[in-house]
Amino acid sequence: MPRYISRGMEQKDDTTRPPDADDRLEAGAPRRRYRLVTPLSLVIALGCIVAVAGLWLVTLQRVAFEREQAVASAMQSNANLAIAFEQQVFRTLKAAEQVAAFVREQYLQQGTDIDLRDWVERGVIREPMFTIISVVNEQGDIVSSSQETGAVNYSDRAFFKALRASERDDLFVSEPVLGRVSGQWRIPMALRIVSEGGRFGGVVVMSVDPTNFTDFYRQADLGAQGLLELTGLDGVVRGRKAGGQISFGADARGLPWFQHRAQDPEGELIDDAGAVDGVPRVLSYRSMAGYPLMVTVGSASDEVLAPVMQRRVEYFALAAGASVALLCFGALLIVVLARQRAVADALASSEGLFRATFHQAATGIAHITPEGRILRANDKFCRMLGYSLEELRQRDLFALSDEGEREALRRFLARRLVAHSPVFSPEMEKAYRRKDGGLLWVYEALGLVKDAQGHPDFLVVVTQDISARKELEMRLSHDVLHDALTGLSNRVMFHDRLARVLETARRHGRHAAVLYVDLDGFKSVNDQWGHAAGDLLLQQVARRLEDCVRAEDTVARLGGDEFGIVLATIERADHCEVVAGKVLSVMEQPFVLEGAVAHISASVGAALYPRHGTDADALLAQADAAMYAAKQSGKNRFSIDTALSPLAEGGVAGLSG
Ligand SMILES: Nc1nc2c(ncn2[C@@H]2O[C@H](COP(=O)(O)OP(=O)(O)OP(=O)(O)O)[C@@H](O)[C@H]2O)c(=O)[nH]1
Repeated sequence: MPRYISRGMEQKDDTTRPPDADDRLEAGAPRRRYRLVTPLSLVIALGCIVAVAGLWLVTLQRVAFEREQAVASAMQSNANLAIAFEQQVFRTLKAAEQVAAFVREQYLQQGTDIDLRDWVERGVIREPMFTIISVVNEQGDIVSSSQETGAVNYSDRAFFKALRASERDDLFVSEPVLGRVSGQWRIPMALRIVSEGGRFGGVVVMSVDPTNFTDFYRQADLGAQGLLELTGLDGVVRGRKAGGQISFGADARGLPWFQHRAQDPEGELIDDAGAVDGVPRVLSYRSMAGYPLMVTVGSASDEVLAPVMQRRVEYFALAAGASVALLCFGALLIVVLARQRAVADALASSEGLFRATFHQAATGIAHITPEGRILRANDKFCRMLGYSLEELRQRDLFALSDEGEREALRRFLARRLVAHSPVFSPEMEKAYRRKDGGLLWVYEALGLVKDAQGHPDFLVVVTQDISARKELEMRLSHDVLHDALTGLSNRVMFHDRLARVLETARRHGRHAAVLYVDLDGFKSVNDQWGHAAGDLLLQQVARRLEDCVRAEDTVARLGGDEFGIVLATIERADHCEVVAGKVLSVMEQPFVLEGAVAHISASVGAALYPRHGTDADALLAQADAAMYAAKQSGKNRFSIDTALSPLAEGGVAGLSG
């Protein structure tokens, strides 16, 4: 029967799971440092940096692209506005030229009678864009004017000089002048009068308010810092509105678009320096058809690029956020991989440790399922049981155990699997049946390994071979009860058997008997052939006595050349005499010893239960006394009731009496 041994304390649940890195660390092993700098982590870091660089490259390219798009769009828009502005200026100049031509025609027909004030009052000439229109004769004196001017001579004015010096017949647009009386800026526009004979006959001149041109700024919606400019090819600005500032007569020769126009009559450019007022602008300019003028339309770069700048902030914020996230992800990945690697290393080391412990252990180790099936076993376990690993895997722990222990093992396993009690022992002594049929005694410890859910996963069986100790124990216990020379039961065992037989006989109302056998002349065997020969004879006597009785009877050596026999059951009174007769008979047979043949006999005394006693001591004393009587009466005979048996005198004392 297996012997279960309480250890007092059962392992806690968390110690039954497989060891992990933390267990190893807790066990005092040196803590592994995470190695962050590895080729893989460098690749990850480099990858993240490249990704961040790529992200910013794309972001910057996107911003640059949108900036270019915005500038191109502004240029296109300004080019369209320049066309519109040119058309408006053109219509204004054409209208002025038509009025001037009409007045010139009337002057040539009516001469000095022409009354321009009357015409204006009557609405004959009605053009809100000019403030005054006059006819000036070839000396520069005013012939007629729409307003009272007093005696003014225009011969020193630029338009008068220019038209007098040329033969051109188109409207001369003079540079702006500041009215001496009004204090207002005006642009004189004049048409040459040719009198009879093709001579210079004076000019029709009108003063145009230059804000007629700059008002287009409002329609054009050029923003707070836009620019609108009408410039003469002579380099003098006829009218300009830059932001909120209106100016007239400025020098345009240093402006980049004026200089560009010399190569290209129309075009676009970016004025980063802010040539007019320090405000950088995106500009489009055009040369006017039919007039020595150019128009320029510009938008402030800041206003053009404001949406782009707004989006740039958003793009940069997004890129910065993505960069931080990417770098954090990379860093996290490196740390996680390093930790995983450390865990994998620890696991590999732990597995190595387990493998070394498992396969090189001096004890047998096996893993079994909760049902007892063997999953794996180390070499020692295989050698102990004499099976190969494959053969073990086809068996379970019960099939391997000695037959008498299977049920107890089954109960133990079942209790072990459900046990929560900390006092329940996981260790036991038990016997396996080896492949060669031999018995293998082991001291076995059972450890339970649970899965992640806390359910029994498998059991670890650690087995220590204690067969040698068991054999010694059994031999010692055998020796205590047996005679070392003959292997028969000794006096102690004889008493025990006799007591049991008497108990059984008492229970069942049967008869039993005790025979006391003492050899006759044994001493002479010792004396003649030596002690060893005497030992040999005693052993042969033992075998012969065993052959005289049944299996349930007991033959014992009570000491020296004395033997006892317990006859467990005697149905008839003469049964005892029959056995005694057999004993006397076998003792008379010669004993073949080493190099000699001995002849002895025996004296036999008997006691019957219950006639001669009811306990072992009484019966044995009675049998001893009877034997003594037989010995006294001449040996080689049987005695009962301390009287000589009839065998000695030719018969056996009857039991019935
Ligand atoms: N060889 C051997 N001799 C033993 C052993 N135990 C006792 N003897 C001897 O057995 C003898 C027993 O003595 P006795 O019973 O007087 O010898 P005996 O010749 O049989 O005498 P009777 O019984 O009167 O016939 C002694 O000489 C003991 O030394 C033993 O284990 N081996």
